[in-house]
Amino acid sequence: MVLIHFLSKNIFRPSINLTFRHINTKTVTLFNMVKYLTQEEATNIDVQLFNDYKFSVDQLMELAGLSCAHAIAKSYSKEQLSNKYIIVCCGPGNNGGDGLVCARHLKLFGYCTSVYYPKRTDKPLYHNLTHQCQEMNILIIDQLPNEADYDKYGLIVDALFGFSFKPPVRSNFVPVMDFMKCSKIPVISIDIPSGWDVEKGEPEEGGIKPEMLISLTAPKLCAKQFTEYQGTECCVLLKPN
Ligand SMILES: NC(=O)C1=CN([C@@H]2O[C@H](COP(=O)(O)OP(=O)(O)OC[C@H]3O[C@@H](n4cnc5c(N)ncnc54)[C@H](OP(=O)(O)O)[C@@H]3O)[C@@H](O)[C@H]2O)[C@H](O)CC1
Repeated sequence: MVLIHFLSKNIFRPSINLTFRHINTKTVTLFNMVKYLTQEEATNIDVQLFNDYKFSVDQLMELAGLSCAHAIAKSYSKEQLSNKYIIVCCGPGNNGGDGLVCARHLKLFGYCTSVYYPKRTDKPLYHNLTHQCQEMNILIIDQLPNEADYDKYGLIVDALFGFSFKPPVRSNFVPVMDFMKCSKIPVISIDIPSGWDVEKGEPEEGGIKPEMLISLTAPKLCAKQFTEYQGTECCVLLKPN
């Protein structure tokens, strides 16, 4: 799934676009309208949003996290998850911040939500986002679930790394990457599937295989490995071809 904020000719146009990955099926692009961003272009758009359009990071993060929560709720109903937990894995950058916001809104929507946040960022915004999660009784776990507990979880939200990720994954994040790779719980990635090269996609040695990707601003080149929807509906569930 993709949340798009097109920035073109000074027009700031928000819309939503969705991508799903169907493992073992061919990647299908329905239209050729979408612009896939390089890593540098994605960074530059963010800089433009902050410097030229005077958005604050809190504003953009709240929009991003809320949009992700909406997209997830639309695609995975509470009934479908039958009281299983959604575990949101948050990284040290803004992608992790999107995850914390997303967790808060998922909880507000009535989902059982927990957060795994192994490397907390020592900045007021992140302290506040973490505090808000705690105040909303979102379970913040310090340990990854044991295999015996996997069936308590219905979904993993991957908010570890976004468009600033540079491979390879450093050793302190290997356990959470392995958890997302091996647990068989469906993974939803925010903006970039963590561990993937932002432009080249899944690493040759094999990476996480998210069931759904939520791109922010516009899809990055790695999203070409997903089936894509580019209509005008804000949020649409695509069926496998
Ligand atoms: N455009 C929008 O609408 C918005 C998008 N947002 C989200 O922000 C991310 C990009 O955030 P950014 O903070 O620039 O970066 P990341 O979250 O991708 O990650 C940076 C942190 O990750 C560490 N890192 C990088 N590579 C590795 C690695 N190989 N192993 C371990 N750790 C890694 C990096 O560490 P450094 O020591 O290198 O600094 C950072 O700590 C975007 O994708 C969206 O999700 C915003 O919310 C704004 C709105």
